Amino acid sequence: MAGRVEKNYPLHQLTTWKIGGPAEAVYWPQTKEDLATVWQRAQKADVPVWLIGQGSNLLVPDSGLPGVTLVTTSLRAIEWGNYTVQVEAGYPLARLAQEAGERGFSGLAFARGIPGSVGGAVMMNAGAHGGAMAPHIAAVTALWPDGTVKKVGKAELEFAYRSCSLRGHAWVLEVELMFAPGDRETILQEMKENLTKRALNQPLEKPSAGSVFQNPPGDSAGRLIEAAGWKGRGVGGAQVSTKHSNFIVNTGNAKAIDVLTLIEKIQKSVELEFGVILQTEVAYLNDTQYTRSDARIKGEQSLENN
Ligand SMILES: Cc1cc2nc3c(=O)[nH]c(=O)nc-3n(C[C@H](O)[C@H](O)[C@H](O)COP(=O)(O)OP(=O)(O)OC[C@H]3O[C@@H](n4cnc5c(N)ncnc54)[C@H](O)[C@@H]3O)c2cc1C
Ligand SMILES: NC(=O)C1=CN([C@@H]2O[C@H](COP(=O)(O)OP(=O)(O)OC[C@H]3O[C@@H](n4cnc5c(N)ncnc54)[C@H](OP(=O)(O)O)[C@@H]3O)[C@@H](O)[C@H]2O)C=CC1
Ligand SMILES: C=C(O[C@H]1[C@H](O)[C@@H](CO)O[C@H](OP(=O)(O)OP(=O)(O)OC[C@H]2O[C@@H](n3ccc(=O)[nH]c3=O)[C@H](O)[C@@H]2O)[C@@H]1NC(C)=O)C(=O)O
Repeated sequence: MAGRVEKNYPLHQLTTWKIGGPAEAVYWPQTKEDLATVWQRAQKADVPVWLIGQGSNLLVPDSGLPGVTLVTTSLRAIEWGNYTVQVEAGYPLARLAQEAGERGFSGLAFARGIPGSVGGAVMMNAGAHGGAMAPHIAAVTALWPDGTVKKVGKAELEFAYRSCSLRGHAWVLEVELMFAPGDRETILQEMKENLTKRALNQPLEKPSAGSVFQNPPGDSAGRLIEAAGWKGRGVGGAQVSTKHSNFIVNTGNAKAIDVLTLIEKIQKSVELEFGVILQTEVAYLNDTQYTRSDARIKGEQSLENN
C-alpha cells in the first residue's frame, strides 16, 4: 500500500479552524482500494477509524483522536466526459468548480469559494448562492459498513439542506457529477461575483470552519446571533466574527473547548431570547463516542455495522 503515514500527528494542521490535538496515526491513502483495505483491517483489529477531507467543516477535540485518521486529499483521479465528470473524493471542490466553468460546464459556479473536498461536499450537501451539490450528483461510489465498495445512483440517495443520507453510514470514494451546457464567460463571471460577495460578507482572512450553525427555517443564524448580542464576543481564543456572526474565528490560540463552550452559550442565549434552537452545521469528531470495548464507532463521521 502506498501513501504517507504519520504517528502522533497534530490535527490542527489538517483543519481550517487550526484546532485539534494529536492523531494516534494519520494515513493519506493514494488509492480508493488502499483506503478500503485500511478500513477493513482497522475494523478487524477493533481500532477506531476517522475520515476527513480538507477539514474545512470540522472540529477536532483537544485530546486528539485515537486510532487511524484517514485523509482523502490524495485521492484526486478525475475524468471529464460529455457534460459529466467522474472524480475521486479528495479532489478540491473549488478547483473542480473552476475547471468545470472553464469548460463551459454549468452547475458548480456556487462552489468556487467553498473550501473542501468533493467527498466532504457531497456528505454536507454543500451549498451557497442558491446552489447545492445534490442536483448535480448522478452517482456515488462509497465504502459501505459491510466493507464492500459499491456505486449507487442518485435515486438511492436523499439530500436536504446541508444533509445527505450517506452521512454516518458510508464513506464517499468517488462521485459522478452532471452539468448543463453553459457559456464559459457567463459562468466565470458568476464565479467572480460569488467570490466578491463572499469576501465582503465572510471573514476569509481568519481561521474558521464557515457557518457554525445551520440557518433555521425562514431565518438566518447570523442575524439571530447578532441580535442576541454575540457579535465580537468570545471564549478563550474563539470569537464570534465581527464580520459575520455565524462564523467563529480562531484568534490565534483557540482550543476546541473554547469553541464548544461558545457554541453552547450562543445556543442557550438565542433560544432564551427568540425561542429558536440553533443546530450546528460543523462536524465534531468526538473521541468520547468511541470505546474500544465496543467494536462499533458511533461518531456521525464513522461507519456503523448495523
Ligand atoms: C471560509 C469557509 C467558507 C465556507 N463556505 C461554505 C459554504 O458556502 N457552503 C457550505 O456548504 N459550506 C461551506 N463551508 C464549510 C465546508 O467548506 C464544507 O462543508 C465542505 O464541503 C467540507 O468539506 P471537507 O472536505 O473540508 O470536509 P471535512 O471538514 O474534512 O469533513 C466534514 C464531515 O464530512 C465527513 N467527510 C469528509 N469527507 C468524506 C468522505 N469522502 N466520505 C464520507 N464522509 C466524509 C467528515 O468525516 C466530517 O464528518 C465553508 C468553510 C469555510 C472554512
Ligand atoms: N477562513 C478560512 O479558514 C479559510 C478560508 N478559505 C477560503 O475558502 C475559499 C476556497 O478555498 P480553497 O479551497 O483553498 O480555494 P482557493 O480559492 O484557494 O482555490 C480554489 C481552487 O481552485 C483552483 N484554481 C484557482 N484558479 C484556477 C484555475 N484558473 N484553473 C484551475 N484551478 C484553479 C485552485 O488551485 P491551486 O491550488 O492551483 O491554486 C484551488 O484548488 C477561498 O476563497 C479561501 O479564501 C479557505 C481555507 C480556509
Ligand atoms: C458559509 C457557509 O454557507 C453560507 C453561504 O456561503 C452563504 C452564501 O450563499 O449563505 C449562507 O450564509 P448566510 O445565510 O449567513 O448568508 P448571508 O447572506 O451572509 O446572511 C444572511 C442574512 O443574515 C444577516 N446577517 C448576517 C451576518 C451577521 O452578522 N448579521 C446579520 O444580520 C445578513 O444581513 C443577511 O440578511 C450559508 N450559510 C448557511 C448556514 O446556510 C457554510 O455553510 O459554511
